[in-house]
Amino acid sequence: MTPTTPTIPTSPTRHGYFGPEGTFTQMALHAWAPAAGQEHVPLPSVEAALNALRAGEVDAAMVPIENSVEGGVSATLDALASGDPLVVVGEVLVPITFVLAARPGVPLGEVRAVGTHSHAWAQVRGWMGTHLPDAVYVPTLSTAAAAAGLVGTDGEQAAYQAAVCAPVAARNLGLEVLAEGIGDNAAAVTRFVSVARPGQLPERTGADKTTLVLFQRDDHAGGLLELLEQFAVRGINMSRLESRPTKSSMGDYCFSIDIEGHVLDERVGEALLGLKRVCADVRFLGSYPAAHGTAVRVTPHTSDAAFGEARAWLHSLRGT
Ligand SMILES: O=C(O)C(=O)Cc1ccccc1
Repeated sequence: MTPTTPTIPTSPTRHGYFGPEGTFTQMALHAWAPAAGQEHVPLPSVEAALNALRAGEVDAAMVPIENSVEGGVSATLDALASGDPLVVVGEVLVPITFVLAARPGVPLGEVRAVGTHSHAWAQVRGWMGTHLPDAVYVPTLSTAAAAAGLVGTDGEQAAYQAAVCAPVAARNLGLEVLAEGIGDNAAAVTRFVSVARPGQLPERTGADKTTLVLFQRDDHAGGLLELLEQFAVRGINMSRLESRPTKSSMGDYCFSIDIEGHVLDERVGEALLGLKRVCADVRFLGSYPAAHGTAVRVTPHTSDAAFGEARAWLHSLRGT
């Protein structure tokens, strides 16, 4: 699978990304925004990238949001669900392949600790269990930071002898690849999103997604059903649903949701009106072209035309 490149709604001049150079997020940014003259700005974490965007230091930020093996990227979901509002303006899917890299001359037998990002570690556990069952895991900010830690220690020893990273990170730093294709799932894909400050709404393409965070009014029987029926009765398919703690009190959760469709679609607009009535808060995190590019299937009675006809009928009854 090769990365998919949807249309770019704007061409920000400074596009931040979860770096440093050699992260999977940088690969996503290369696939997403090949615009000439654009500056790519590495930032050391998801939080740093989104804070730089909120502070106006960059015009957009590329961050991972979902992995086909590990699920949602909590750092991104939480940073988007709170703080100054941001919107997703596009998504890109990147196939993920991991290598185990070390300084030249260090054999596999000398590896007692392995550095990498937590999401990468979760995806190579099976390989590690078979080949390095006693290796200690050392968490690093990113896979590329783990690789850089092996060479950038000014003569000091890193806390680990090998890193799990992208092949490009190992190559850039002159590291030796001890093993390749070490991911437990060869078909692993990560979804990355380009995020901007509010005010940008990518055009409707017919193959769009909308991302929302829903906060319930109170905890009651059928509460989640009440939210989901807003989509069901309007023929809206959901492509992701996750609950995340709001962090305000124990047991208090919000729902991070992706639906098929654009806020300019009548059925999505109507669902948002319904949600606004029943939820304590609705955070709109953007409508943007889906990376797969396949048109959303719309049943005849939930098309824009059907909503328009129904509204015209109501107006005629009211004499408005
Ligand atoms: O650390 C990286 O390289 C990232 O871009 C985050 C990440 C880590 C593991 C899988 C996908 C993305």
